[in-house]
Amino acid sequence: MAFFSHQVCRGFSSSAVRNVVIKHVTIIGGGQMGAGIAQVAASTGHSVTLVDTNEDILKKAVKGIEGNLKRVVKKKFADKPEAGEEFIQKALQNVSTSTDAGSVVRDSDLVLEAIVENLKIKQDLFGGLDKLAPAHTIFASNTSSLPITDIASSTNRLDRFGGLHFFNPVPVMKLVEVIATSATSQETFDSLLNFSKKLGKTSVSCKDTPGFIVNRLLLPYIMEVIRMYERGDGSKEDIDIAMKLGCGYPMGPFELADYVGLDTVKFIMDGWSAANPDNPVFAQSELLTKLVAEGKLGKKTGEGFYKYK
Ligand SMILES: C[C@H](O)CC(=O)SCCNC(=O)CCNC(=O)[C@H](O)C(C)(C)COP(=O)(O)OP(=O)(O)OC[C@H]1O[C@@H](n2cnc3c(N)ncnc32)[C@H](O)[C@@H]1OP(=O)(O)O
Ligand SMILES: NC(=O)c1ccc[n+]([C@@H]2O[C@H](COP(=O)([O-])OP(=O)(O)OC[C@H]3O[C@@H](n4cnc5c(N)ncnc54)[C@H](O)[C@@H]3O)[C@@H](O)[C@H]2O)c1
Repeated sequence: MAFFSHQVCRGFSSSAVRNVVIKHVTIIGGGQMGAGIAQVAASTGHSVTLVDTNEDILKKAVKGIEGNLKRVVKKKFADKPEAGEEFIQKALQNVSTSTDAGSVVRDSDLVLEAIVENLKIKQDLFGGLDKLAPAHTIFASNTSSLPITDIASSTNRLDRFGGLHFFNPVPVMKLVEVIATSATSQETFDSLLNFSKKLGKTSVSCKDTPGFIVNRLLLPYIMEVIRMYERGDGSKEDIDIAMKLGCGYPMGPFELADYVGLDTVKFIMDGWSAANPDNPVFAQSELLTKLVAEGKLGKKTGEGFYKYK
């Protein structure tokens, strides 16, 4: 249960809202990230509603969650298949789906957005939901690169708005970046930290700076690698092998870019290069632009730098 019941909370001013214990979560966007976050939240006892634009995407997301739960169980319950099956069923029972975010946020302690990396679309979403969600509900974005302050500006709950940046694949990656803007209340920040902890993640606290910690370092690396390949300084296969064996990274940079999604990589870099046109670190890549224009978005579409079919 939330710290305050929804009915009580609705009539309260924001200043009366204290630490919200997050139990009911609405996750908007059932793609790679939203489905992964839903899986982890549901397996740690939260009730989750996953929202996307159509039923087919939601069906695919739930099927993916079921498949990935089986991978978790194989390891976690290796000698106890019955307990493993129970774990899967319990987690799945905690997940429901909807194509109507407006109707489901009324029961949410947290609305976490993982939709396309586009400021206007995220602002429109949160601006609309702000009028429908109870006063105590915390809003958070999983954005990779957009200022949380700008996304939150479409709402009237600046004190109850923060960033929760997960990493792909969510069930495996142990980190969550928790982002507070200058307006995020301490209570909201603490609730987001506690939620991350309940999911079994390690959190780091981030300022609302572009790319927070990880992506501000990771994206320039990926872009420099693409430029290196464009210059003909190495094949993508050799560059990937070099970074895996030379640095001990689990994936080479081209494999990783395909895994993240080339559209997401491009959305991030488009925003940063527009804001910093003179900074060569954020310069555009012709090859990346071409692949995205061709719909070669990486693993999720079957082809990016590499082919996956
Ligand atoms: C851009 C954004 O804003 C920020 C980002 O997210 S940046 C991206 C960050 N992510 C990374 O850097 C990922 C780097 N890659 C990796 O860590 C690894 O390659 C990987 C975990 C993805 C896959 O590992 P790999 O050993 O190649 O494959 P695989 O054997 O299939 O998986 C390893 C384990 O993870 C499990 N696993 C992988 N994906 C999973 C999923 N989606 N759900 C549950 N379990 C999963 C597997 O079952 C396996 O478990 P086991 O060790 O018990 O057998
Ligand atoms: N891919 C990554 O490695 C990664 C890691 C961390 C954060 N992120 C961020 O997470 C967000 C989602 O990334 P992803 O990789 O899951 O993308 P994705 O393309 O796999 O999924 C996005 C989903 O959002 C849905 N969607 C779009 N607009 C919507 C709307 N208005 N209402 C409901 N659903 C909507 C789409 O139908 C799609 O299913 C982005 O902001 C991205 O920057 C991505």
